[in-house]
Amino acid sequence: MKIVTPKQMCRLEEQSEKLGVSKRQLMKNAGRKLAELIDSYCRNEAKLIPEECSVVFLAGTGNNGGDCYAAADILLYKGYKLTIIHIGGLPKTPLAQEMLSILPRERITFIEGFRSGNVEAAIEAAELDYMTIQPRSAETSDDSREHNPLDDLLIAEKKRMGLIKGAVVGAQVIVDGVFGTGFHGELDKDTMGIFGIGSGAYRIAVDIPSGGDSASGSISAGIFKADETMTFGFIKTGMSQFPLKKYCGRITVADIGIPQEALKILGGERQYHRIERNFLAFYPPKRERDAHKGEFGKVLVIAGSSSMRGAAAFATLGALRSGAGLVRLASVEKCIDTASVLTPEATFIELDSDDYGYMLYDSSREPLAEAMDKADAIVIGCGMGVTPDTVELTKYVTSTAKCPVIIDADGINCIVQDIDILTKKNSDIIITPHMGEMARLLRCDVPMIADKRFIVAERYAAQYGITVVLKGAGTIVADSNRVAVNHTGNAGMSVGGSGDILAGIIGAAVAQDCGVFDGVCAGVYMHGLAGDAAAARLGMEAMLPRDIISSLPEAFSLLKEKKNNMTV
Ligand SMILES: NC(=O)C1=CN([C@@H]2O[C@H](COP(=O)(O)OP(=O)(O)OC[C@H]3O[C@@H](n4cnc5c(N)ncnc54)[C@H](OP(=O)(O)O)[C@@H]3O)[C@@H](O)[C@H]2O)[C@@H](O)CC1
Ligand SMILES: [K+]
Repeated sequence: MKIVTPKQMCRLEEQSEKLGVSKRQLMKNAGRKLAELIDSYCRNEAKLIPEECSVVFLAGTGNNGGDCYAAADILLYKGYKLTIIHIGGLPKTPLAQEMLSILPRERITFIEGFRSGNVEAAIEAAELDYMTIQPRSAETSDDSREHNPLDDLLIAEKKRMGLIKGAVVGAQVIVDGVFGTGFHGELDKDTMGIFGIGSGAYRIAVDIPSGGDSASGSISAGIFKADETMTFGFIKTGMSQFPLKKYCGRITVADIGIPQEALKILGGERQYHRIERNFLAFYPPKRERDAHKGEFGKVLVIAGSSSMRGAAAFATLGALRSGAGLVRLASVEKCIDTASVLTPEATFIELDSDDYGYMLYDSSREPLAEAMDKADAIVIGCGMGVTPDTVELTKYVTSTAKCPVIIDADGINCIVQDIDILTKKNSDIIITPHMGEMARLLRCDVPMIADKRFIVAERYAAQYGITVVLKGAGTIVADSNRVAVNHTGNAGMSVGGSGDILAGIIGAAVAQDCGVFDGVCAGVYMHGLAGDAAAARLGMEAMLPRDIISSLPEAFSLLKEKKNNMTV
């Protein structure tokens, strides 16, 4: 499924206008879809007739608010009780102003959800008064008090707040049209306060939850928490990332009539996708009845050390359980002893180790050179340790391999030691960092990159001409032209060993001639799908990485069964 950045969305809207579908029409369409959603919720889920349903629109000053007015125009004539609370001011865009102007004012309750300048001044003055004037004596009668016009303003302000609270608390549906793609910075306290009330109602966000950054997925404190988000045209990139994703609830994509032809305007730039089953039509490759093992790719795994034996076994098993025809593990003796019990289907190349159980470089070159020549994909790094020898080994592999190389875990830590590993490459390179490893590569802290995941993955991929798999909830796969986001997987997979399996699965997909970017996407998706199957069977707390491997058969069945079933 295609997703877009907010900037791309703006350009699509502009292009749509040029192709004859005006922004006004787009907003009308957005309003109609929103009204349909609200109507469907009230009738079908809440089982209420419109006359029993109070719908409160929180409408901001931009076009996100305009969508609310367009929806209100439709719902009004169906009989819904409508309240529109203007948040932050009256509409400022001509389109939103137009949509508001056509609403019959007498049939909708309008509330100013913002303080007028006078009230701000009154509150300031009252605070000053409180601080500087002595308290009145108890004997002073009410009548003898001097009438203060500021008091009137404060009483009116209290009343206004009461109206807002009453409307929101009594609503069956609260619609957040405060900010859409135009949001930046932080939410103000008043808006946060309003978002915090009305817990019993169904909460629908228009386009994105207000307070969310639709490009990156970062959020402002007090963001609107939606049960459902109706987004227009396409899912925005930020909605695929945490923490924003958590606040979207169920995501519905509404077609608002942007002409297909408008997409051509994005042709020359980076394309964004969400990895879907139907996106993976090529995966797994078809197996003819007379096929033999040589046709399904040979994966060479260079991994493990005497203190991290499981990592090598997991990567090897991940590749074997994902359809690779032949998998060879090159490692130190102790690691091979363990792996050969766990994965007797693999073949092994024993490499010399140092006194601490890590692979040596010089003596490994010759046996590796022969194995590399035969490989269709190489996985290097899982549990390998970071020593001068493993750094040299990683550099040697990337500079001489003729097939794609997947660099994982300690392989990435080796790059941190020597960036030449990425500059002297001889073939396609895929790196699979989690946020900590990515921060190490960029020599910064995790929080510095946490809300810039797209930018970080895209720029690193473009800078080195590689494919970056930035792991975490909503894993991002980026090369120089494309970005794909994954949505399978769960928190039960956040445990040591899970990443080693992913490296093996990707190795198998790439070795099976699925293409580098597409193969990586397939691997990432399958890894998450197997994790989801394991979590469904065992629960997120109890599942182990080995359960991801044992759930791969189920994941492949699911993939085959439901290839055309799109889920959002
Ligand atoms: N274009 C189209 O054809 C269509 C658009 N559609 C809809 O339009 C939405 C985008 O509309 P939009 O561009 O008007 O931006 P929106 O998010 O409504 O608000 C911007 C306003 O908020 C303000 N503001 C921002 N942050 C703030 C803060 N922290 N605190 C306070 N104020 C803040 C900001 O101020 P400024 O940046 O000017 O300082 C500006 O005044 C989109 O999401 C979709 O719902 C659909 O109808 C389909 C057709
Ligand atoms: K919104």
